Amino acid sequence: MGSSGFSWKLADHPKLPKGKTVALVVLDGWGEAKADQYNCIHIAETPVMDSLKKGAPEKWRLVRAHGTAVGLPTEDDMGNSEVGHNALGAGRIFAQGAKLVDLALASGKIYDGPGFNYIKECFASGTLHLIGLLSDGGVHSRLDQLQLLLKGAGERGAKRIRVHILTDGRDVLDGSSVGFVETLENDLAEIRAKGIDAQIASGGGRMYVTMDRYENDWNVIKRGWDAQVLGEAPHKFKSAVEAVKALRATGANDQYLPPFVIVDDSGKAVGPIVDGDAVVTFNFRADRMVMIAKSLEYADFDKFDRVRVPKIRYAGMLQYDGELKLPSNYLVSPPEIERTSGEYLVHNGVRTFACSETVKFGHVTFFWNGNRSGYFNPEMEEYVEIPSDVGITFNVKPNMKAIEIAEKARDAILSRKFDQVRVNLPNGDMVGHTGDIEATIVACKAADQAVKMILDAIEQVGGIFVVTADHGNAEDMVKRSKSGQPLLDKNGNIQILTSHTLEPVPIAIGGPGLAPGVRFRKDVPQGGLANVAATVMNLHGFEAPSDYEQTLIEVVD
Ligand SMILES: O=C(O)[C@H](O)COP(=O)(O)O
Ligand SMILES: [Mn+2]
Ligand SMILES: [Mn+2]
Repeated sequence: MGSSGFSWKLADHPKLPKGKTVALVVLDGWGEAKADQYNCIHIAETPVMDSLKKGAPEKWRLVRAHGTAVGLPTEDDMGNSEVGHNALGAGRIFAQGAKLVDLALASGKIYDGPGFNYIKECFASGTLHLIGLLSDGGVHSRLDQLQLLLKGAGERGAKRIRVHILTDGRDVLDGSSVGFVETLENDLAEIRAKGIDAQIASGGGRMYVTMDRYENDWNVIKRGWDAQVLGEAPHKFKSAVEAVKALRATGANDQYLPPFVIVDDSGKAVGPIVDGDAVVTFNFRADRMVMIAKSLEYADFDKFDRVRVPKIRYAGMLQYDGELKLPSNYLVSPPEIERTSGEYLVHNGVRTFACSETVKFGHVTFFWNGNRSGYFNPEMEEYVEIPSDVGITFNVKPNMKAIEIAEKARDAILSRKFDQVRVNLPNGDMVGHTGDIEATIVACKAADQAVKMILDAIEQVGGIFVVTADHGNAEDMVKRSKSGQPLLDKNGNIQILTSHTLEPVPIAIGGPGLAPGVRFRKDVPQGGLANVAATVMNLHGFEAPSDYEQTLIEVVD
């Protein structure tokens, strides 16, 4: 025990043994919803997940994965991978970025902090650039926060503002980009009426421009850099509304709009980033901002040719990576997610293996560990990343790398070198986001097959499994009325839901190593993802720290 009285040592669980291999499977985007034709999990052949459900209520139950259960501002906020994996790994509910930014804007404290003061230095002679996702999805950013920030910056001396938009269609309906751009244009017109030179300068679809993650494809960041910093893009328009409408008319959807720049009457880009400017990336969520943050902040950078590296003052809405301290300047302090279950378990001798493919690799490592990259103890941990397919939308290959992930997990389990083998299976989520129902059904089947491989390996070593999910997605692919009826668009077609949902997610426990008498308690009906960490610690033979959310299991004699 240190001088502060803190100790990493976990108490022994009074009834549960140590030394069992525990497989922890997170099905990304796998919620529980009404069984109809838009529920791809229901339609797909998923015999393994179906059989686990038969273990209810003792070995299968639902947990909350959205809203306040995962630290989001309201119960209308759907879950997402960041908050879901943070809760799963940390065992407690932290007020998340969305909420912290809301509070900082409402109190005005955002303008008193070191981050805002740092960028403010540029307001007298430079331009303030705001780069981020333009929607009200609430997963990575929110339009109302951008609106408040624009107003606040204008009131505090910003004279020239350029907004570099990324269209969404993934956390919100495809096609909604036009309305968001129109709203922003109206706001900017009001700001201009106050004598501030404010305009949209560039744009592009989030999946094609800027918002890549986990270094899957640096070309995505480069496209953004060229448009935002260099003022160069294959498409040039006089207005952003015109740009989005014209590019959509070519068949591109909101997620994949090609990059464009806004030009003046002489054809010159209206807002490249130059020496003396300030830049803010206004997304609060971390994963898809780390790469652009590196490109804007690092002097030593070899991921693509930046051509021109302006001397700017750059701040993130939040600090996106606590370990890398990236970016160095930020407007709002991120939640301090410390003492995660991963760190505790490593300190208590639990050897851990974690694996996913690139697009979700950081979910079971970085997010799981409280937005911290790297190992706690490389002697005790091994993290394996399987390269994702690059340059395709995942409906083209809906099996993704599920089987490869399961093979790695199987080998790790059978090697008996690890006590915890943790994976994320991305299919339901990544294919669900494409809005392609047929492909999502295939994706769900693939994920189920991967679960089977992992459960079979657990069977062989006498281990324990925990199968759960981080939030819903594939279980509902249609936008619905309040009464649950599918909504039609003006042409009479159903409105495809590409986003996550508000649904709860399943959690199942089992395996030959599960001590007799272990079952889900009945007195945690509101249990959520944050209750899973204590549960897993118990299955490793430990009591959870007293400030963790309570365990979901009990042992009856
Ligand atoms: O970033 C994304 O892909 C979506 O906005 C949210 O999906 P995720 O939370 O499952 O990553
Ligand atoms: Mn997810
Ligand atoms: Mn998702």
